[in-house]
Amino acid sequence: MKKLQELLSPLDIIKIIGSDDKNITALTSDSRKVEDGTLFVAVPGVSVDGHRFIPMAEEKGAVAVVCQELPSELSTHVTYIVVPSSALALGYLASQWFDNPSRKLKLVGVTGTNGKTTTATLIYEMARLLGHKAGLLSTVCNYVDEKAYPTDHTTPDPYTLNEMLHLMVEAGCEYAAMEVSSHAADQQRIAGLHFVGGVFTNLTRDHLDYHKTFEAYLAAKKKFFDMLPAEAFALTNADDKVGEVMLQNTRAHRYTYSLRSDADFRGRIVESRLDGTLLSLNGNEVELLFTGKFNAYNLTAVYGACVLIGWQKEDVLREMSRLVPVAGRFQAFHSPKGYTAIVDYAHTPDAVVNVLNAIREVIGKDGEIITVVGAGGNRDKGKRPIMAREAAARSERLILTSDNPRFEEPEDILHDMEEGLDEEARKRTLHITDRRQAIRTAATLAGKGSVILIAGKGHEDYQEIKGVKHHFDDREVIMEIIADEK
Ligand SMILES: CC(=O)N[C@H]1[C@@H](OP(=O)(O)OP(=O)(O)OC[C@H]2O[C@@H](n3ccc(=O)[nH]c3=O)[C@H](O)[C@@H]2O)O[C@H](CO)[C@@H](O)[C@@H]1O[C@H](C)C(=O)N[C@@H](C)C(=O)N[C@H](CCC(=O)O)C(=O)O
Ligand SMILES: Nc1ncnc2c1ncn2[C@@H]1O[C@H](COP(=O)(O)OP(=O)(O)OP(=O)(O)O)[C@@H](O)[C@H]1O
Ligand SMILES: N[C@H](CCC[C@H](N)C(=O)O)C(=O)O
Ligand SMILES: [Mg+2]
Repeated sequence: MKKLQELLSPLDIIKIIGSDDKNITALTSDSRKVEDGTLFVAVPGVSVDGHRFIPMAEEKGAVAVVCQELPSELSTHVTYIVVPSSALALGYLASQWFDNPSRKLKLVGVTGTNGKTTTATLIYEMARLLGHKAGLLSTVCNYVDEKAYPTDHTTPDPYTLNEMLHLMVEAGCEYAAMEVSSHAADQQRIAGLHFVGGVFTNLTRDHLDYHKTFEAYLAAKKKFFDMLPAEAFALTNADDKVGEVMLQNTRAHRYTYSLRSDADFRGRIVESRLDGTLLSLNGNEVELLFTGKFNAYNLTAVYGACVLIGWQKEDVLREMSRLVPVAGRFQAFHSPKGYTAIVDYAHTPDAVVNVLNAIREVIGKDGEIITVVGAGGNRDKGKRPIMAREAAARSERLILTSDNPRFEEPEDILHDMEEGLDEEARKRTLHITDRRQAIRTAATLAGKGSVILIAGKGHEDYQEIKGVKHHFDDREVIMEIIADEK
């Protein structure tokens, strides 16, 4: 239970109607969860406007309502708090509700199109390797110290987010790493959080279904750096076109990392293999269990973030070799037939390019790459033909297949992808909607030394079809196929 007055203290308030001397027993922005004594926050959403549900919330026992516009009928039992932005207010309220857990942790946020999960997870892992208790909020899984909590968002809603941070504080965690998605920044899910640092990975095309333009997408990501406090660090990728723009207006201390030029944290690939990389970090050579230039970027960012957090350079460098890849990110499986299958979460054109370049660098121009890839339904359609074109340009053979079709017809998605292929590429392309069958076919075609890339679903253990998640796991499928070959 909390006093309404106390909850409202950090808010920018236009006006209050009614008493703020009340006890509040629950906080929610979902009218369906309202019970007696609740503070209901009416948030204009993407599909509906939460203001519509104010009457329902009142009927169910809400004693206070935070809104941008007053409802036409006011109840005398309810206190109305009018604010400029309910979404922003919800962030601050959720922080207050859980006693500002982000201020009791050293919280680092990671944003960018690709590499967020990898970077955030490795910062969390590094904290643990160095003997600290830590938490993680990521696309794959949330962790409070070593306890796993399932997640279905990259960045949860403000209530869940602060609840998780609160659990971390309760468990004695000192550090936390989290992904900041562009949706989350745009919808103010991170409002009110206190970060000790922010990391930018890169910006390429994704989520234009939601943000509409690349500029709006960039603005959403930049918002995160704009909110960092002056004592925080902001670490950006100097090699990315917009790396500098991200930090343009931040108050935080600015740092850079790069694989190409002089930077605060300078990475250089010394040797690249399918099972690892020898990376030089500010002149110190480190053996890594990660493959590809894109991972050299991630690990350079991780190194920078860890040093900026305040850990000793020598300790960080020593432990980097013990970091292991994140589930479904460049995960390799070796067949007795002599081919290697790589399951990777590449689901954007840029990620597809990077992963295929990483494989090509290692196996050389004469090696054979067979790529199995699809694209998600009800998501950015514009990326589909580009993903197919880039995959075809970097693979000897391409098998287009279904990803998570959601509410679209898989055939339509594959058709959109095929639009990106010219005649020559089409000749090397198969179209097998059934994902299991597509992977099987790739395994049949593969010979000694071939590499099969199974892209797009990584750690996902389901295929989402018309609102139902059916069990499906690329890693399980390839392991079964390989077991049959023995
Ligand atoms: C498009 C989008 O991002 N939607 C998110 C958004 O929901 P919304 O704005 O659509 O909510 P809404 O349904 O319009 O409802 C508006 C308000 O009315 C309330 N409501 C609604 C119905 C009702 O009966 N009563 C009621 O009070 C809702 O609780 C809400 O407060 O706010 C919700 C709460 O934070 C999110 O759960 C929801 O995520 C949806 C499920 C989603 O799929 N989001 C994806 C696209 C997403 O966020 N992805 C990113 C990562 C992407 C990536 O980089 O890979 C992520 O961070 O996970
Ligand atoms: N630094 C990087 N640059 C480009 N591509 C990358 C980078 N790191 C990872 N990738 C590719 O992107 C895929 C997703 O990586 P990761 O899960 O770390 O990113 P993410 O930003 O968390 O993605 P999401 O937004 O879906 O949560 C990987 O499987 C790999 O193919
Ligand atoms: N978090 C991302 C992941 C997409 C992964 C891909 N498998 C798909 O379903 O499109 C999204 O929701 O856009
Ligand atoms: Mg992620």
